[in-house]
Amino acid sequence: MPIIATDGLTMRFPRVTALDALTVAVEPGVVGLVGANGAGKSTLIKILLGLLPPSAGTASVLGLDIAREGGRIRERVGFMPEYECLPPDVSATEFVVHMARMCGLPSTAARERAADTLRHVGLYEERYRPIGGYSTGMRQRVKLAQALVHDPELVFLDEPTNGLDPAGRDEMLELIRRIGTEFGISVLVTSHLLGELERVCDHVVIIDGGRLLRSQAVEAYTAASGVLTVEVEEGRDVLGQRLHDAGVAVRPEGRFLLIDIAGEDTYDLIRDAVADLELRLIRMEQRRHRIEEVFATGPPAATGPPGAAAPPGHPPAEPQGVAR
Ligand SMILES: Nc1ncnc2c1ncn2[C@@H]1O[C@H](COP(=O)(O)OP(=O)(O)OP(=O)(O)O)[C@@H](O)[C@H]1O
Repeated sequence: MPIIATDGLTMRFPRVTALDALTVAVEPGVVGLVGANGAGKSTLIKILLGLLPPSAGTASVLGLDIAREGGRIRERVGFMPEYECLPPDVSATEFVVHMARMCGLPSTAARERAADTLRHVGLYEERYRPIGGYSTGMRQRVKLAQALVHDPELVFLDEPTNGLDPAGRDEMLELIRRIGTEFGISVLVTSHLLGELERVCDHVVIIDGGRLLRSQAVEAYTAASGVLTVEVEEGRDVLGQRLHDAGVAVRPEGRFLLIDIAGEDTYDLIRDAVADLELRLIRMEQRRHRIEEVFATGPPAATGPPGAAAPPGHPPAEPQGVAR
């Protein structure tokens, strides 16, 4: 059963159509919802929580109808909002216990769950300090803890990496991955940065101007391309020239050569040229698409191999395994 399914979902505000006939369904797992600022991500979350009635269309969350069963959806779904919503003068423990009580947990269970959740998000040591003295990263973790405290089946995380420095971003992404894998909770996480979602999501939905651009498993976005990345210790240009003379389509990129695969022969030609020139081969691997390339090209359909959608001359990507 899909965790989220929408059909013709539309949200018209007086001046803007935030969602435009959005039809999409996603299965359990860690799902990324990507779009530029104003694409309609937060609006979609509010509608899915049953907090905002759509102008048209229908949707269900965990099989529950958003129009009739909003209360039951909110019992089973956690929500980490994008905006700052924390009281500065209470501790993380007090706040998260309070949120657990609001969800209906008895006092002792609320205290135990709050302590567990704060430990999971890495705030156990600081849990008695007032939130007002916390860093942005710590405040994001408090918001995450309150979303998890009632043991939901699914959490909506709205821009959880916003405002974080690179290290804080990595830690938050790792936490999100663990929510999906170790705790078995499905996640819908929004971001305007495609690259970071590639690392933690099973599936990515891309929207633009309230419309669906793509909805696919991450592997489908990052499918192997018809290009080889070749790196030699020294002699990149000599090798490039030799391959060019042999009729191979080759172009330099940074310290690599990118080579169009014309068949099995291409691999042999490269190996032979490297041996003849007495070079040291560091890598020869099929380049994979980066998920950003798909967003840059923006095809209207939700299916089909991403390679087919990429126009010639799209920005070349680094091979997988290279630090980003
Ligand atoms: N209550 C509202 N009244 C009028 N317009 C709204 C309202 N809420 C959102 N919008 C508009 O709807 C569009 C989508 O907004 P939304 O907040 O859903 O986008 P988003 O993808 O979450 O972007 P961001 O990351 O910047 O929040 C924007 O043009 C926004 O200005």
